[in-house]
Amino acid sequence: MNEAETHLYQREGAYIPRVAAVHDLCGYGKCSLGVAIPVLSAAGCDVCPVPTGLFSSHTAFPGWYMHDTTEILADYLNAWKGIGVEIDAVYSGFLGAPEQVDRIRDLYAMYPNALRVVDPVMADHGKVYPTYTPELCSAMAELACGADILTPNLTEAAIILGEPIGEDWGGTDISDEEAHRLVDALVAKGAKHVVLKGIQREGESCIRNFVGGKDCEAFEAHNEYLPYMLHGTGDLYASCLMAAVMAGRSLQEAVAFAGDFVHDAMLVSAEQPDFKDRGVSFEPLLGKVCELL
Ligand SMILES: Nc1ncnc2c1ncn2[C@@H]1O[C@H](COP(=O)(O)OP(=O)(O)O)[C@@H](O)[C@H]1O
Ligand SMILES: Cc1ncc(COP(=O)(O)O)c(C=O)c1O
Repeated sequence: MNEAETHLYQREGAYIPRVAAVHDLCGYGKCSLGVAIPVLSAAGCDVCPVPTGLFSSHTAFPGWYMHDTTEILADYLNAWKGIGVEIDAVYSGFLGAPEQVDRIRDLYAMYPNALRVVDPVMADHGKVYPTYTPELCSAMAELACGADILTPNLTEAAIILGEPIGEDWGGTDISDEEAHRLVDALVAKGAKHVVLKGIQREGESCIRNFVGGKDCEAFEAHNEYLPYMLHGTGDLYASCLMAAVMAGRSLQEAVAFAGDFVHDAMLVSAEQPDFKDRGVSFEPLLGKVCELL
């Protein structure tokens, strides 16, 4: 083991860790729980879903239907308390309402030793997602500051830090110094480790992910940039990162694994019909996740 690498979860023998996955469920368009459940299961985790909403499809399709589950979540989690469910990690992503952040805090209180992984899904390329109100963005920003591992893209990092987005957003072409500044600023706000996603420099044909944080050697991994975008790749990235961490890999290894896996899944996706709409396809690659163990 490289001393400079950061391990946040020690996998013990045959033990199957249990992960509470707090994400939405999408009927069509692979993303969120549809990604987290298979990926983490392939990494030998027992995934316990906490659905934040039920969607007919991801929100890039016109005419999606959403059922907000906020009302049921307190009873849902209380019932877990009643039967003594044990949880080793809380992994949250897409949320439906600011009150859902309170339910995630309830989970933190119920499982104070669980690893806290926050994918602060809110926005991309300078734009906030259509279901995210300003109240939900500020609640998500607060949650982000309590994460053991925080995985923002650059727009989400700006929102959490209260820096401008929209017309004034700086884009994905950021220097190493700027990546360090953003990570340091997020750590100063309370996040322990930060994986900054999707750095793309002008004139380069690669996409970079950068990790840094508390007692963590800064590390950057890069992959070939593919000239299309798919929905669900952010969820797939965070789920693969989490899968590798829960398999006992270092954060640095996890950052590299997740970038490689998403790249390969994007190639698999491009061979499918309607590939730009269907969400990311990765099913034939799940064996690579099993190999983490
Ligand atoms: N076009 C692409 N080519 C190669 N890798 C990509 C591409 N788009 C996304 N990825 C990989 O997936 C990660 C997550 O990206 P993205 O889906 O844009 O996240 P988010 O939805 O959170 O903004 C990136 O940091 C990168 O590793
Ligand atoms: C309902 C829903 N969940 C999750 C996501 C997150 O997708 P991504 O992984 O591309 O950030 C989206 C984005 O379209 C969505 O519409």
